[in-house]
Amino acid sequence: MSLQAVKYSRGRLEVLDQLRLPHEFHYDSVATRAEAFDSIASMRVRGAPAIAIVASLGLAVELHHGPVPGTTAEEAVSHIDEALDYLKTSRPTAVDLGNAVEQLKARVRLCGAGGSKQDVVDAFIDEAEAILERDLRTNLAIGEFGTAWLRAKAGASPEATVSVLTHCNTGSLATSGHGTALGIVRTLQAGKLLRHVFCTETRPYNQGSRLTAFELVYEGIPSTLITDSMAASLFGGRKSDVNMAAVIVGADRVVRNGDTANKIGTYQLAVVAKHHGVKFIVAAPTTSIDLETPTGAGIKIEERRAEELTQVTGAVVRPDGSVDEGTKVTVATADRRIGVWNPAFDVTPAELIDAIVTEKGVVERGPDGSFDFRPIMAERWAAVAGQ
Ligand SMILES: CSC[C@H]1O[C@H](OP(=O)(O)O)[C@H](O)[C@@H]1O
Repeated sequence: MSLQAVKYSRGRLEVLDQLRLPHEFHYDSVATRAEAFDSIASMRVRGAPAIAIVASLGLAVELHHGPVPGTTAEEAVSHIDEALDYLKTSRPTAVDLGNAVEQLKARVRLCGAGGSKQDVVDAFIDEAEAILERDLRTNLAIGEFGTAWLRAKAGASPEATVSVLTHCNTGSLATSGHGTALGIVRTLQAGKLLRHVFCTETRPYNQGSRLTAFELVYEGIPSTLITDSMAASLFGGRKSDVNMAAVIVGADRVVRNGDTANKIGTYQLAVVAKHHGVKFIVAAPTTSIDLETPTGAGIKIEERRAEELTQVTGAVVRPDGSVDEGTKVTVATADRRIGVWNPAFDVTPAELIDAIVTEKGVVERGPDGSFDFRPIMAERWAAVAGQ
C-alpha cells in the first residue's frame, strides 16, 4: 500500500499537506476552486499529475455542492470555463494542468449543446473523476514499459539487478498512485530487477529527502539519499557492485522535439549521466507532452519566492547551528539580504535524453537528436498540425 496524495469520493476531496511531510501527516479538506488553487500554488500538493487531479476534483466538489449560478446549460459552461481558467494559473510550468483544463472544457462544451444545466455539471464531475481513475492505469503502464526498456537496453535482469538514480518526487505523492519515474522503480522492485535506488535531496523544496525518501522507506525499497551535488561522485566512483544503469526522472512538460522541463537540477544530472555513460530516461504520461511548443525555449519556467532558499524547513539555521524558529527578515534588514534566484524547473535538451517512457510506449531519441511522438500520439499530432 503506497501513500496517497489525495482521497476522493463524490462530493468530498482530501489533499495531503506535503509541506508538513515527513514530520506530520495531515489531510486538508478541499471543497472549492479557491482551496484547490491555494493547495497547488502553496505546493501543499505538487507533482504535475497531482496538480491536474486536485484542480479538477476541487472544482468537481464545488459544483457537486453548488449552487451553480444561472439556469441554462450555456451559463453553466461559461461558469466552469471561468473557474478552469483561474485554476490553470495556479502553477505555469506543468502542462498536465493545462491539458486537463482543455479536456474538461471540451467535455462540458459537448454536453452544453442541448443538455440541461445539471447535465453540464454531471458531465464535468464524470470527466474529473475519469482523470483520477486514468492516472493510476497510466502509471502502471509507464512502470511496465520502463522496466521492459531497462531490461532490453540497460541489461536489467534478476541475475544482474540494476541501480538507478531519481530526482525530485514522482511517486504516489505526485500522482494518484504508483508514480511515473518512481513507478518504474516500483515495477523494477516488484520484478526483482532493482539492486538499489539513489534519490537526490532536491533542494530547495526537498522533494527527495522529504517525500521520495519517505515513500521508499515506507515500502522498504533499498535506497540511499544523497545531496544534489553528490551525483557526479556517485557516478564517477561507482563501484561495480552498484551497477548504475540509469537516471530516471519525471517531467512537467515535454515539448515537441523532446526537450523536457523538470525539477531544477535535472539538466545537470543529464550532463553528468552523459559524461559517465549512464542512461537518462524521462518517465511521463502523454498528458505531460506539449506538442504545440516546438522546443524547450518556449517553456515558461516558474520562479518561486526567495524564502524557499533562505529559510530551511520554516526556520533559519544560524552559523552556530542553533535554530531560530520562524525568523522573519524585516524590511530594515532587507538591504543586507543575499540575492536569490529560485527557478523551480530547468530544461534538459533532447540530445541528453535516451528515452521518454509514456503509458503508450517508449520513444527513443532519433538520429537527428530529437523525438518523434507521432507513433504514440497520432491524433494529437494531427490536431496540432492542422492548426
Ligand atoms: C510526476 S511529478 C512530475 C514533476 O513535478 C515535480 O515538480 P513539483 O514538485 O515542483 O510539482 C517534479 O518536477 C516532478 O518531476
